[in-house]
Amino acid sequence: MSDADLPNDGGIKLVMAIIRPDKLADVKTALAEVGAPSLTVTNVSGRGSQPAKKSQWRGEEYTVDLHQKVKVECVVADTPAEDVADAIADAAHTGEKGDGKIFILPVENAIQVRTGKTGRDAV
Ligand SMILES: Nc1ncnc2c1ncn2[C@@H]1O[C@H](COP(=O)(O)OP(=O)(O)OP(=O)(O)O)[C@@H](O)[C@H]1O
Repeated sequence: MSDADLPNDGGIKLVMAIIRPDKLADVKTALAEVGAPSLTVTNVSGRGSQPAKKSQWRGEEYTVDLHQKVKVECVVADTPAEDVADAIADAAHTGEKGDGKIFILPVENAIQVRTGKTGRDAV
């Protein structure tokens, strides 16, 4: 079988999604359903086109232009990265500004610490 016949053309991909924190549970469920249950989650703050929020503290107005988001990182080999991204996009969608973004990146290599396996077998 040539690499072109394998998922992700035989490569390893990182699907990195910035989503609303209250969508994390739905995204985790969707990832398990698509066959990519392994993930890393980080609390982050960021800025896209979602408007800044104006707040007040002791009578002074201030602007919060960084919004609380959750970063979900999923490295996949046997599951197509496009399927993973579609699953996240469906689960994280509200239609309002600030729903987030998904990036797909190539991964050079992977190493499973316990077994020493490398490459696709380590994912
Ligand atoms: N180009 C980018 N580079 C890095 N992070 C980004 C980028 N665009 C968006 N983000 C991250 O995604 C979060 C959500 O972005 P947001 O949904 O506002 O993006 P958008 O593309 O402007 O979409 P929308 O119009 O739905 O608001 C941001 O708070 C930021 O953390």
